[in-house]
Amino acid sequence: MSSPPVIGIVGSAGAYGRWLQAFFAKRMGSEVLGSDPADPAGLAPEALVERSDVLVFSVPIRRTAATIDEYVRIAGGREHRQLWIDVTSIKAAPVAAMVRSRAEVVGLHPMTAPPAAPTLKGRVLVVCEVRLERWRGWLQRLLAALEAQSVRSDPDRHDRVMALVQAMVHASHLAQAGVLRTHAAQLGGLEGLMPFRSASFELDSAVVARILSLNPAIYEDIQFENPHVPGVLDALAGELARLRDAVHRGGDEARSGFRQHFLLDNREAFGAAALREGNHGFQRLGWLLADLAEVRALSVHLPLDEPGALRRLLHVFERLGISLSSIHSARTPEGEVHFRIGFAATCAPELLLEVGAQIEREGIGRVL
Ligand SMILES: NC(=O)c1ccc[n+]([C@@H]2O[C@H](COP(=O)([O-])OP(=O)(O)OC[C@H]3O[C@@H](n4cnc5c(N)ncnc54)[C@H](O)[C@@H]3O)[C@@H](O)[C@H]2O)c1
Ligand SMILES: O=C(O)C(=O)C[C@]1(C(=O)O)C=C[C@@H](O)C=C1
Repeated sequence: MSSPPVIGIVGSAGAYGRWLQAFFAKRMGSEVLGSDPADPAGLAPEALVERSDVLVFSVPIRRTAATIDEYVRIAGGREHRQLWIDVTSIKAAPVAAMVRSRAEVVGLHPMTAPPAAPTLKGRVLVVCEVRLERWRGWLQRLLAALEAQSVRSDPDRHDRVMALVQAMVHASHLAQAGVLRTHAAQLGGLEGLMPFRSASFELDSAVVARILSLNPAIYEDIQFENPHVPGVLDALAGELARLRDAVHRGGDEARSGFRQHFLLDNREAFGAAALREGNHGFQRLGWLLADLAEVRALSVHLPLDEPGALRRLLHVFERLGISLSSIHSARTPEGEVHFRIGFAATCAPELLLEVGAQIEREGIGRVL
């Protein structure tokens, strides 16, 4: 294919629709069109089908299959030259609907909310290749540009996996939110508990806050639209009931049952390698939380993303005799690298002001 294909996004005003629009325009050099009742610049579905080479469905989960069916009807066979993609959090129903068209078909599922970054670097992308011929090369270029860690699946396996990876995780955290709402109230609420936090509590509270901050329709549909979820919720409730019953019963027998089932059997089922890896991952997150808790910190953007830029920045601290206790970098949606540098609490605030002034005066970076 000589020039980049025209991309048509169905759901162009939504969170992922907007992210995909920027991605396809900036990273794939494509013209991007959209259709969405909430997008004033959007086209009618008929015009979108007529003018696009690739259609990307990014609409609410509960509406996706019906929306695709509607596009199959509107396209009326013209789609045989097109590639149809969806980014829905469940895969079986949307992919089955796309297969009812004559288009080539790939189901995708980014395992993240639309990131602040311009690509999916460091994130997982599930790829269900269903019907692919002429578009295979372009799909490879798309996956390379997305920079995600791609994992291949068929739609049914995807939905079974997501009943565990998403529905179970969301359900257990929403249950925690409910318990906190009732039981933490007399202890000062979450605010009253936080000074007593463990790293586990801090991480779990962050997950609860994340779920409650994002689009509620997604969390609802992940529970209600995947046929594999009820069985997983039964199993989750069953495990919790078993634990609750043992604790209510108390005594040696209940304790030994607890140790065997919840600790020893689960430990064996996880396996030594998974325990080692998971425990190490937890420790790394613990270090990160400790670094982020440092009250003395500076964030700096280095405009010259080139070898030696960081050394020049660090030289300012060396000159002023300041020891760093942590350094982390992150990339903004615009691609800017920001360094967050932490210092011991004993480091005088005036000294940090002086560091900031020198960094800016010498044109090394911008203090944020
Ligand atoms: N946001 C996430 O965290 C996330 C992560 C991975 C995958 N996804 C998937 O992305 C898809 C979109 O999610 P979102 O977060 O962008 O939701 P959203 O609610 O922000 O956007 C959906 C958009 O679809 C539009 N829409 C509804 N019906 C339409 C139709 N018939 N034609 C055109 N537009 C229509 C709505 O007006 C809205 O602007 C979902 O399938 C979701 O599962 C979302
Ligand atoms: O908060 C995030 O960034 C997410 O990972 C969101 C999350 C999830 O919780 O699993 C939610 C829905 C999407 O299908 C993908 C990922």
